[in-house]
Amino acid sequence: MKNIHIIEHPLIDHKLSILRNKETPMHEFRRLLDDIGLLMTYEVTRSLETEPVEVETPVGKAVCNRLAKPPVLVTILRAGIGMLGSFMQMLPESPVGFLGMQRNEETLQPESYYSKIPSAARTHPVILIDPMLATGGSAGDAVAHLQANGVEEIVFVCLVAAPEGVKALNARYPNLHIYTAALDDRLNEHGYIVPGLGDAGDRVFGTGVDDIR
Ligand SMILES: O=P(O)(O)OC[C@H]1O[C@H](OP(=O)(O)OP(=O)(O)O)[C@H](O)[C@@H]1O
Ligand SMILES: O=c1cc[nH]c(=O)[nH]1
Ligand SMILES: [Mg+2]
Repeated sequence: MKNIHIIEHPLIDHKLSILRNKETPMHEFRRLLDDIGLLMTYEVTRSLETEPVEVETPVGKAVCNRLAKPPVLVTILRAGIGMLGSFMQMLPESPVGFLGMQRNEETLQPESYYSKIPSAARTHPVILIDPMLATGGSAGDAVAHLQANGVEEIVFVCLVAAPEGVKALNARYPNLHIYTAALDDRLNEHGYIVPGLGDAGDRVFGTGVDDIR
């Protein structure tokens, strides 16, 4: 596996331990996802380009650095919405795009149902957000869609990744960098991440109580 950045921090680990718990209710799941997203933005944005800017302070002139090109945020519906707010909070100048994708439960292939990408994505770096990287089909097709629309610079951010998904993205996009809070063990026979946290979309939005173990 390559180009995988596992963001390790005691606060992230602590919050993830509560988030993964099957007893954690929806409202707390949402809040924890938001908290972890906020902590992750710090590392995910570390290599963004800056440019000098002269600022008049109340006392004198200061040469500061500002983002040369605020990134465009693109989130994969639905579960990506759970992490979007934290990135929007830290990057208030960023335009936001949406890709609607849903895995077919039998084939595990992603099906695309919506796309709205800001034109700035063609000239600015894009941060693609989805909490779960399982087989890698959804993230891979999302990258393909962005590239087909002229997007050149993409990083992918998730909360939990499976080795299968990382390898699939590595094979399809050797230069794509992947940021995650955790790299888990494997996928089960239903394509769910083990130990994972279950179905992220269902846990954020309170749908579905299927047995996925
Ligand atoms: O790596 P993959 O095997 O493609 O699986 C990951 C995808 O599955 C989940 O979405 P899901 O299809 O459940 O849609 P939802 O967010 O609407 O629940 C998740 O949010 C990813 O988009
Ligand atoms: O474990 C998984 C795999 C795909 N999608 C999820 O929400 N969870
Ligand atoms: Mg889901």
